[in-house]
Amino acid sequence: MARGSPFVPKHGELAVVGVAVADALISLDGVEKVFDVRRRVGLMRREKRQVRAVDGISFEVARGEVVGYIGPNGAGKSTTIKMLTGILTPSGGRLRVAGIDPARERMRLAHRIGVVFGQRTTLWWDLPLKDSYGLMRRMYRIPRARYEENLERCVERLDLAELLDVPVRQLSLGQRMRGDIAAALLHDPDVLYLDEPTIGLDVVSKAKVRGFLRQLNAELGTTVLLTTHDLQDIEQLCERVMVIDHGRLMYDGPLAGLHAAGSAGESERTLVVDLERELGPIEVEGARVVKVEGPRQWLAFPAGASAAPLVAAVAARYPLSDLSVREPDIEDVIARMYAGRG
Ligand SMILES: Nc1ncnc2c1ncn2[C@@H]1O[C@H](COP(=O)(O)OP(=O)(O)OP(=O)(O)O)[C@@H](O)[C@H]1O
Repeated sequence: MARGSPFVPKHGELAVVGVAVADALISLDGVEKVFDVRRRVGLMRREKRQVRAVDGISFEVARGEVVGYIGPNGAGKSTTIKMLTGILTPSGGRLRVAGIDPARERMRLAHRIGVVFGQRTTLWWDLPLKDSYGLMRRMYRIPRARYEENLERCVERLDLAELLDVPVRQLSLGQRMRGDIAAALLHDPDVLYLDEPTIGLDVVSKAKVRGFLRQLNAELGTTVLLTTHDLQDIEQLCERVMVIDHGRLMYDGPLAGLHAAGSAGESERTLVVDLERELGPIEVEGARVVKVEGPRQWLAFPAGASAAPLVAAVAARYPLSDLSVREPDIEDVIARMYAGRG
């Protein structure tokens, strides 16, 4: 698919269409969402205020793309996703998903989209997983053969066979998330919205979810729009990333370009060191202490470098009780992006 160069508006500049795509499955043109909020001021008075959660956003997503939609807390990501599902009606602008106006034809759209919210489940809490799926089949009127085929694929690829008879309340977070992803796909949606699909998952579950999504996109061409705070989700899944802040589109292009936009240097990883006792900032070549809190110290080092020699050097010189490596997250990248511009 041919796409133009990444769009990076300057601070405060209005976001116009960043990347023109052929065969757009999702298209937004100047979409806005304004919430009226009432706040109590003093004992008796209430103040009315408007929050511009989404402030004139335009973009297009082509069929088959996997796009990361990222930004700091409160940037407007969930509000955008809710408008794309028809849960919220835009205050202005034009929005289409598979040619459908979501707010007007929410039920028709429901057959074309799948939605997974990492923080909430769409499954029935007290029912075994397979009963939830049976209910979905009836709700979406999925033909039996298609349902069986889709269920079998999801059960096999998401490792759900052992879990089908387990009530959802007894599933671990990672198992529940895999169960939710399968539920969102039983009716063959064209587009899958994922809101923080790996939040709180362990490393193995994250890898399983990411592997499944890659395969789904490669084999069925399902379009995926993904919000996440985990940079590895983006790195491993998305060719394209959009950054939203204060309701505006700040960047639309490849992840590599985002790193370049935050040109304050290479990404850094963090070695979190738990010492046996409190010490002043420790000294190790190739890393610098960026934070000290009691016996815990945080050391930043280039993301491209191996952590092994660093770990060895710290262990040889200091009394250690634990160590872990933290990957750079979306907030770090975005912070550098702003720093680069400033
Ligand atoms: N129903 C609502 N009523 C009033 N304000 C709202 C409502 N929903 C969201 N907002 C406000 O709109 C802004 C954008 O919120 P939104 O939930 O879309 O952000 P987000 O990017 O998804 O954040 P997070 O990463 O924390 O989930 C925030 O200032 C939020 O407080």
